[in-house]
Amino acid sequence: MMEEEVKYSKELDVAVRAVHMACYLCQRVQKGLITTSPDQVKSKDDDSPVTVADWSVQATVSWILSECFGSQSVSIVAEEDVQTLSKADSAGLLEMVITTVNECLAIAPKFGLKSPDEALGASQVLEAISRCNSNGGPVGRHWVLDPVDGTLGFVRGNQYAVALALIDCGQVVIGVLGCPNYPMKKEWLNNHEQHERIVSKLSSPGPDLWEEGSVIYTRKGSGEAWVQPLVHSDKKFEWPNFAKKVQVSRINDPALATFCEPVEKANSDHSFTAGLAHSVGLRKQPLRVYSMVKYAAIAQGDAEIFMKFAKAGYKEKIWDHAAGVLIVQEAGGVVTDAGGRSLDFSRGIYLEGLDRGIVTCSGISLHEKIIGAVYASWDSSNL
Ligand SMILES: Nc1ncnc2c1ncn2[C@@H]1O[C@H](COP(=O)(O)OS(=O)(=O)O)[C@@H](OP(=O)(O)O)[C@H]1O
Ligand SMILES: [Mg+2]
Ligand SMILES: [Mg+2]
Ligand SMILES: [Mg+2]
Repeated sequence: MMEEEVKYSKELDVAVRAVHMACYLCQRVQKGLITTSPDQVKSKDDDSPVTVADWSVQATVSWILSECFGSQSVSIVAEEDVQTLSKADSAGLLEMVITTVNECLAIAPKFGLKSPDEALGASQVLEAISRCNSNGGPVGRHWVLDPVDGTLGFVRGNQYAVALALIDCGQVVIGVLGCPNYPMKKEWLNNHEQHERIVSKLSSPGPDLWEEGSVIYTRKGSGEAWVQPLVHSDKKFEWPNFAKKVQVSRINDPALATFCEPVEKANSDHSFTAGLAHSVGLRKQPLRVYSMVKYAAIAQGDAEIFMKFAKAGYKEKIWDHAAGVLIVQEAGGVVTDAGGRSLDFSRGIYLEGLDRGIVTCSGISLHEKIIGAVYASWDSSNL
């Protein structure tokens, strides 16, 4: 097929470039955070952290999407707002965000995108952040952005992701996940000791091994997902970047399967998933990983299962899942709620109607076993 006939090809192209830029931004901020300035981290009303990187990525991606697709017509659903940043005592923080955004936009040409003619000022940066206030929904096109997913992992120097998706008529049609601390499989793995290496790759950062992050992306219906290494400032990889096709694992024996879940108990019920794991015969210790890197790990065949069971009453947000779900599905995996139904991205900022939790598997046979175990054990759980 000719390139211009492929639907969403410009959108995917811009989204991948924007996420590469966002990863570059995050890596710079994360390095600074770890060594110098803990005051760059603020607490939100729900006590979750937000940083200079969250706001800066949101402003940068919003600015790029508006430039490429028109600020009048582009609709963006994203996590952050400008409340904290606009407070009188946040002047220093806002200043850091403005500097970070401008430093990042200055390298846009390296990714084949346009820089602003002049550096953005406070009002333009705030405007770019607050423009992402769409509520999504079933009609039209909406970009969905989690500027930093797994902010806790980010501030702890561990895994995090930049997630960008496009929803069209209620369906996720493009998914892009930037994983700055998740190296490409082929460059990392020898065929021996595979599991141990994956465990250490995902859970214990070591400075030399973490340089290479990756960006993984897909388009609905393509049946393919692709991963690219990040473009480094030392010019090891020049844009245009190469990409490798990824696929889910073929393992369907529970005894050999690896399952991932959130790090924090507060975000997912670890004892409930331990019960499920036991009843379907999973033998390995759970791999606890921050952020949507869990979806990336399933899509690339580094793990077979990802389960998240939040506390009753917590409503999952679309930006925490949209990109990852499509990437796993196109790479050959299965994602549903705990009742076996597909996730519904058409009903605003929440995954309305989600039945209990999310179950992501590399294949249908593992998936059926887990859904069966949820069904069998639900009554005895204490969620
Ligand atoms: N109470 C509660 N229950 C479930 N989920 C919650 C909850 N509070 C927040 N969140 C959302 O979870 C996102 C982080 O998920 P993770 O899988 O990375 O969790 S963990 O940090 O590894 O524990 C996190 O995304 P970010 O805010 O982008 O980091 C939140 O959107
Ligand atoms: Mg998130
Ligand atoms: Mg976030
Ligand atoms: Mg957050």
